[in-house]
Amino acid sequence: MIAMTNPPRLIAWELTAGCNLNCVHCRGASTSSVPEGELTTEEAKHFIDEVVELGKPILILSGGEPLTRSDVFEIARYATDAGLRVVLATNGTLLTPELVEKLRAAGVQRLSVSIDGATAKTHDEFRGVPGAFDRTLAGIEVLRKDGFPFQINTTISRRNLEEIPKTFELAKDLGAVAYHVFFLVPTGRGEESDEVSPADYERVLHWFYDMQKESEIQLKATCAPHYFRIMRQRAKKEGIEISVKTHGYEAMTKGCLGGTGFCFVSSVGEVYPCGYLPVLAGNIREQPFKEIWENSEVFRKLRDPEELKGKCGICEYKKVCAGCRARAYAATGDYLEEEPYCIYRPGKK
Ligand code: HEM
Ligand SMILES: C[C@H]1O[C@@H](n2cnc3c(N)ncnc32)[C@H](O)[C@@H]1O
Ligand code: MET
Ligand code: SF4
Repeated sequence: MIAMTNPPRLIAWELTAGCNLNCVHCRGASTSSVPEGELTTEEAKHFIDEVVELGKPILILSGGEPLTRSDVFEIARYATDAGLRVVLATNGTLLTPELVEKLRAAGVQRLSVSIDGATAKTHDEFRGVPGAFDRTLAGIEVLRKDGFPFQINTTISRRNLEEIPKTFELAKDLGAVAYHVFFLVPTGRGEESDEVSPADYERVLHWFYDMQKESEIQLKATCAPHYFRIMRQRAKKEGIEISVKTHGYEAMTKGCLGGTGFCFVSSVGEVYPCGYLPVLAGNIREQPFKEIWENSEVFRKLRDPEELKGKCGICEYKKVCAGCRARAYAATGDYLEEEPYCIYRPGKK
């Protein structure tokens, strides 16, 4: 029998590695100098054709800063016409009423805007450019006036850990439809010394669970697969069944979708399990996307929980969590090793 591979549900696409900010944590180490060899508009369209042959994932136009690429509207329109749900991730500093109108006309459904602290000081230190906070808030004001839906993305690190509840309040006050937290992954410019401790992970994720139960807006923790263990531990303690009604979208998904439902495509066409794990699956300039998605070694391994090593390999939560493979890789050089930032001891219940 031939094993069937599910199509991707979500693709993040680094349209350009160039950026107008200089964040201390940036996975792409993005700067104002744009590396050579970016996919051309035609290559980008060809990639979209290949994606829709496989399925209809959500396409996240990301970067770098995707709004620094002049054909972003043409690419978004093409993907929308091909039937994809197109969203765009931005730092928000470049948004103007004209630009938002163009994004709407291109069919973009939602923006994510990154805010990494509740104060200008914290955010600007994170983002490497004085005035970035005010410019991002001005960009959000444009979205509000326009009624364009947006979510706030915050990367959690030692630099802003204590400000996260306030940043969540800010996101709600600004009118975000969702609040997504990303946990720092030490790759690119992201430094291990900026990661919160495993105990703090646990604490923040319990706080997140409490917030999720009462929040009016959607919450999602990205790059924190242990959340799915914590969710189950807490629900069990509370004697409740996990369902979409009680736990939102998180009830239907699992810790890390890298290689199973998600992949990342770089500005030069390289395909990776996610933007934080530099293990190459293939390049769309050299191979059809379908072939890479279905057959590459790294994707095949990530689809098999039996490949996991260390305590992740023996953990009763491995099918819903599986640890962050990028953090394991950064710590050991082996993406199948155990997640280094999880305090749980398997079998303890
Ligand atoms: C609708 C607006 C959304 C935007 C703009 C957005 C934005 C992003 C961005 C920028 C990333 C990081 C990708 C990268 O640059 O490497 C990401 C990751 C991710 N997002 Fe979202 N997202 C959105 C909605 C969603 C939704 C609705 C889901 C759930 C279906 C989702 C699930 C994920 C997942 C699974 C990842 C990959 C990281 C991981 O392995 O956990 N996102 N998103
Ligand atoms: C798309 C989101 O990814 C965040 N982001 C950029 N680099 C990293 C990293 N090393 N670890 C975690 N998140 C990161 C951005 O700040 C943005 O909010
Ligand atoms: N530049 C955008 C942001 O800051 C998207 C990509 S971040 C690697 O949100
Ligand atoms: S995180 Fe986003 S805004 Fe910051 S330097 Fe990287 S690409 Fe630019």
